[in-house]
Amino acid sequence: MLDRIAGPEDVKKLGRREQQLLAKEIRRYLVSHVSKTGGHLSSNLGVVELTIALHGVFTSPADKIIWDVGHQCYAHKILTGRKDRMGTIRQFHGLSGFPKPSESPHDHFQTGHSSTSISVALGMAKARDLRGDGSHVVAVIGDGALTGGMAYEAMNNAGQMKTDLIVVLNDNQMSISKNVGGMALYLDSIRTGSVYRVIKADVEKALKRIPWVGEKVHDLAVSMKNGLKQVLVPGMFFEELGFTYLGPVDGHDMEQLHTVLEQAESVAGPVLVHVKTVKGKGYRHAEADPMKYHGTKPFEPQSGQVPASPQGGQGYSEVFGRCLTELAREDGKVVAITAAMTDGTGLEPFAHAFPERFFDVGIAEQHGVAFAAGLACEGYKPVFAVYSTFLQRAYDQLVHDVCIQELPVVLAVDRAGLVGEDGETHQGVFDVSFLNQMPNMTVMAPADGRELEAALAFALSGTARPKGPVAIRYPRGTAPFREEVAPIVYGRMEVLAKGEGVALVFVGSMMETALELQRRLVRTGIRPTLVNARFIKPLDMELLESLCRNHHTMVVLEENQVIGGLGSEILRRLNEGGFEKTCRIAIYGIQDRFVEHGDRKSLLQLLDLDPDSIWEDLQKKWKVDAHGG
Ligand SMILES: Cc1ncc(C[n+]2csc(CCOP(=O)(O)OP(=O)(O)O)c2C)c(N)n1
Ligand SMILES: CC(=O)[C@@H](O)[C@H](O)COP(=O)(O)O
Ligand SMILES: [Mg+2]
Repeated sequence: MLDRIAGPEDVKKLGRREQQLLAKEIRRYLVSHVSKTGGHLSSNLGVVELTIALHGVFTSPADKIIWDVGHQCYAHKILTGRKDRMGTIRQFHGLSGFPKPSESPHDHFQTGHSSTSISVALGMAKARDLRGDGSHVVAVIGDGALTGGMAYEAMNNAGQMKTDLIVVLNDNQMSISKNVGGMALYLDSIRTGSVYRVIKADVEKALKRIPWVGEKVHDLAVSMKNGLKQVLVPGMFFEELGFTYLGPVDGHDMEQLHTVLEQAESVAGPVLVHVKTVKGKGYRHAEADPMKYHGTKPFEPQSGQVPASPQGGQGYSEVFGRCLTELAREDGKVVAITAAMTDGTGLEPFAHAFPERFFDVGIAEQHGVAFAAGLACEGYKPVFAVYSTFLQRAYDQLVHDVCIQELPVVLAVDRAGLVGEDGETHQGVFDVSFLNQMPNMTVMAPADGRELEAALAFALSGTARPKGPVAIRYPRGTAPFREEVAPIVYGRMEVLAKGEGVALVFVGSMMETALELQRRLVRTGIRPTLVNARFIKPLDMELLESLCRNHHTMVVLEENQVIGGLGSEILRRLNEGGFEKTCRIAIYGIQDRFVEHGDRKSLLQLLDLDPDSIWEDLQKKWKVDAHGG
């Protein structure tokens, strides 16, 4: 079947039985490829029939399918001419793991972050109305993504606009972990979609047929409709918002899917199609443990075994989760918050040990920050563990709800720096710049696992400042562990080696690169000073000024945008004191660009942030050699 599909037009040519066979083949294809490349397996397995049905009913690319988050678009890629490149998915220069308009005319919007699809689709639908063509716009959103506030803002707006818009709700009762919240409970309570509509149609028809009084009674019944609906209609919440609700239907039944999507196509105004699916469908290991294969590393397809990381050791998230759980044992005021990332942020042990002090707020980072602010106001010590990229969502809440009021919220900023295979939408390369701008914010960047533990204890001890938030940023992946780290003193950098000529100042994950540059400098006869920044804000001006007095070159290494990063801030502050005249400052970070997907090594090379590129630049541009600059 798969070989017969060059594009979505070929899907339309298939009968239902053939489409079912196609679904089977796609599943096999997905497991075979994702087991080699890694990727978002469970979510993709769950939407195979839905994707086939969408392409069977709608005409892409004239009709637009907007995938929320976009992590479930692999079958869509397979059906839209990218089947043969699936082996490259998420690899450097390969297919993206998310929809990407530069990759295909069938991808209309780039995504990666959650809960944007209804807004975007509504915008496109409005543009279609203004243009006056008859195309369809379909947003496909998961039940997890429906915990994000933007989805409600969009539905609220769509209900009023009455624009033709189809929202397909893919309800598998799972976010990455079990879905949470009142909406999840509500969706669960909706059992069948057909009863009300059948009753309504039958009753209306029958009433109208009664001579003399029929019309009047019908009108009365219509005026009572809302009352009747409250009792009988499924999806009343959506109906009240102005959507026509259709469903729920079995999202693995091709016939039901076609029927409901065709129905949706003919409904005027916004319509919500509720589809029930099974996350991980068709691959027994993923069905049994959908979370394990939500975003998986390569694995052995027969056994489902995911090999342990070759470096061994603990990941930063794991170190964080374990340490926070220990600290919470000693301090009953410590509470933990996640925005649907319990597993990714390492909070499982905490959730297990202290269920009453653990809060999964759903995919709602803005709410997560404001919720933490409320807890802090009442004397609790909230720790919000959040990926750097998702914290971007809560910029205003950080400023307005936390920083202005100097609330002691701790932000555990995970996945800070390059994250690799997820690409542009997920690289954590902005947090230093946006956190740096916020008055009252303390920003720390531990260089290893031991320092992360120390930073966390320090932040929760309340000695950072009398009050105020502390952000601790740390990268994705395995945490190195030094034998010991110097005790943390507020606002003080850690000098690892005293030298002369060149000072290497690095942020967190750039320690390895800094050590390599140190080795190379030593080989050329320079014994550099090596400094672990540790505090990005406030800056250790005393140390930085003394480095300027004793060194001709300061090299700043960071995995963040150079704009607003540590280097630019050091430069600005030293410039104020006239120090730039005595010491040149070379800044190595991410230039003003987005960073695509790929493995970390390739990305560092792409960005000229690997030791070889920095070394070459130091020699060529900065003429760093044994005789000075
Ligand atoms: C703003 C934001 N926060 C967190 C995430 C991480 N994330 C990616 S997928 C996902 C779960 C989505 O669940 P759902 O929409 O139901 O899709 P499913 O995987 O169940 O198909 C989460 C939390 C994200 N992509 N964006
Ligand atoms: C799609 C999404 O946003 C998450 O699933 C993300 O890919 C998780 O990243 P990690 O693999 O780093 O936890
Ligand atoms: Mg889901």
